[in-house]
Amino acid sequence: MSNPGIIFDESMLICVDFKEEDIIAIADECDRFTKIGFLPELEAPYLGLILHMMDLTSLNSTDNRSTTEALVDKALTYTKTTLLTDIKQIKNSDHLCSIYEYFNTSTLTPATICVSSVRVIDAIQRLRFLKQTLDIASVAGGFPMGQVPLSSQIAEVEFAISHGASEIDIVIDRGLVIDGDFKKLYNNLRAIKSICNNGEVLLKTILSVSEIGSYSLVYKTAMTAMMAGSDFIKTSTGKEAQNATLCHGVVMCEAIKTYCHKSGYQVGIKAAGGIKFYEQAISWLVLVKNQLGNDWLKASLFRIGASSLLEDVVKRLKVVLKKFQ
Ligand SMILES: O=C[C@H](O)COP(=O)(O)O
Repeated sequence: MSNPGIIFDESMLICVDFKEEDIIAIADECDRFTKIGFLPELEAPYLGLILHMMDLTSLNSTDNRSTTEALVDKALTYTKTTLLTDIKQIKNSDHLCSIYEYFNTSTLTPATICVSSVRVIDAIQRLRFLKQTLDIASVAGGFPMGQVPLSSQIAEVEFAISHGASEIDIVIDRGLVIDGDFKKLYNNLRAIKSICNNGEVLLKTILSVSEIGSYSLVYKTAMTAMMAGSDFIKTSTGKEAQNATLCHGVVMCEAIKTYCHKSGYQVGIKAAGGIKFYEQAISWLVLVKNQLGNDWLKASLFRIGASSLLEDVVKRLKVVLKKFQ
């Protein structure tokens, strides 16, 4: 269900004084779990979930029609062609059932492909040509800096939706956060939410956490984005000098929990930027599971945005699935 947002309430920005050592302890615990390793019965579905929750991304200045077509083709076929043989070789029928639950043909594609607004049409045309469907997410709002007028942000979001994007990953003007102008940030995001087809188009707001600075500013930005109606809060553009850490994730989860408690709406979390290895993805999954609960372990509430993670997850899955053969 889409988050409709609530009226701006400054008191919702008040947050606890986040203690670095507490946050690090929570994040370290997630990493520790991942390092210890999981039984294959658990690791296989976790990796399957990661595939299913992935926004397979290409956001390069050199992207063009053919690279976008290749991205669509990869999303539709890479996992299937690489893994189906391994799945079919599983001998134990109990395992086969549980594995198929996670690896049926519909979950062998990522949640979306994520591209720039001008590339959405290329992806849609390729899907039409192939007679296939796949959700398309578009970054927008002057990605990655967000230093454009609101009218330009709105025009770009309308452009992406009119070409077929069903999800918008919007960047924010980080200057507003640094200036403490959360009301203006709220109004800007509210204006963008209002053109998301009554919640039919998912709004994912990119916080760029490493540029914002303190944990309390991350919390306030997350809360503002959710009050304005964001369906997801997303860590990073992938273009910042530093990517998001699990510690930033802890603070975002805190904000999501509080918003859910006060408003009754569940908002999703998207980790993105520099996630290239399956261990990193599993650590984020464990964080979300521990902090928000199993409810969040689905594509409607958890995403990992990554340009170079798919191969590593599939490679690891081939190793894990062998244990069932
Ligand atoms: O939204 C997704 C990010 O831009 C992906 O970043 P990445 O290229 O570091 O995986």
